[in-house]
Amino acid sequence: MTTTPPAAPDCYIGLMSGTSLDGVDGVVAEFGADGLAVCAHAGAAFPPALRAELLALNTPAGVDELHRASLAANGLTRVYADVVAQLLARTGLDAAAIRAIGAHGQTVRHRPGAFDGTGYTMQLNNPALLAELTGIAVAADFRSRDVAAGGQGAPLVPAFHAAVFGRAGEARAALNLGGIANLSLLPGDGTPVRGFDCGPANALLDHWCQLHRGHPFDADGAWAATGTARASLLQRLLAEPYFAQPIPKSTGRDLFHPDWLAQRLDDADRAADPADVQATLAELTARSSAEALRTHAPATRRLIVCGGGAFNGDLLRRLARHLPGVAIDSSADHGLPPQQVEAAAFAWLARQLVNGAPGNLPAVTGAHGLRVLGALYPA
Ligand SMILES: Nc1ncnc2c1ncn2[C@@H]1O[C@H](COP(=O)(O)OP(=O)(O)OP(=O)(O)O)[C@@H](O)[C@H]1O
Ligand SMILES: CC(=O)N[C@H]1[C@@H]2OC[C@@H](O2)[C@@H](O)[C@@H]1O[C@H](C)C(=O)O
Repeated sequence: MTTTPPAAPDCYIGLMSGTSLDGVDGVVAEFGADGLAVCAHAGAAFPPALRAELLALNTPAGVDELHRASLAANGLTRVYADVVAQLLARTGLDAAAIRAIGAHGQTVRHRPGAFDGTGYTMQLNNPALLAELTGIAVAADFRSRDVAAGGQGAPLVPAFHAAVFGRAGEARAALNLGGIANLSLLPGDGTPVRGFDCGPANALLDHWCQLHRGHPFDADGAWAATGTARASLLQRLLAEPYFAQPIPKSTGRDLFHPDWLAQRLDDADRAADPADVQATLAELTARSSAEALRTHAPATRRLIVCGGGAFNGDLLRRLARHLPGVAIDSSADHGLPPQQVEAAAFAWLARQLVNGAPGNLPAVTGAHGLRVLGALYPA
């Protein structure tokens, strides 16, 4: 009798540093017959100087941006390499056991379809350096090919959300509350998965909290919960045309930046208790996300929340108020803790690239067709 040796594990690392600019989340994901299992999670905050530089590079200004962007990419890559080292130490795996790292990079500009009709999306990253520092193949630049094919290049996670959170026969949705909020609509009836960015989430909440409280974020939304949303300010914020724009659509800090907010504050808002503005910003995220769900997928009865905003009790209570009849779950209830979802999605995207399989969903991004996303830097 012959026995077949067990297949080598199909392990990938996913690294995400998103628009909230809080740092890097990484996972080791193993893909097997039963789907994906996260074997380890590790995170690292950005050193303050690197965070400040990455944030500054989001806004066109300053001197010698090319030089600064290149050095910031190197700095980011060193944080990525630290997270990879932590992950290997935690799992006891060596570099050779990882097929590839999916490294998102740091988005500093996102203007698909703009200017010349193609536009661009730019993630600072140095995948060659990461391959050099880790000895592992690196998959990177996942968004550009979709943009070149006429798509938004974002969001890319809906296909992954569908794989892990979708359920045949139940209309579900997944909401990522990162710096930006994005929604994946998972109809469960064989019709296509859709998805889009609904608007700002923690990017503006964090900014206002840092400005007035000196804290990088409002833990559990406790400060916002002490305030009262300002109705007229909320109306001014909701009048932003992006919210009513048809899908496909994506956005970022290019639009929802601190000046966007400052330009919409009147004298009374500036004189008000800053907690009331924080409450208004929380209400803005809750209202715009709930409205997006009601408009595009009114049959949805279960919303699965992920991203750091899933730890914001105040935000979740506001969301629940705007979505009566919809069960709101943490992604942890569905097997994947909120801070691991995007990193796991980039492990999945790296695997798609290695396997020559598409990563985008044209019904989401508006691309002309399915495309294999990213470029591979060998180990
Ligand atoms: N305990 C908490 N209470 C409230 N908010 C929290 C908590 N923990 C994290 N957050 C928020 O979550 C943010 C980080 O979320 P996350 O890492 O999902 O965003 P990101 O991946 O950077 O953004 P994006 O998904 O837009 O790319 C923090 O900046 C903070 O605002
Ligand atoms: C250009 C870019 O970095 N977009 C991010 C951002 O952060 C949330 C939202 O905006 C989403 O569209 C996307 O990230 C996730 C990972 C995505 O592509 O699905």
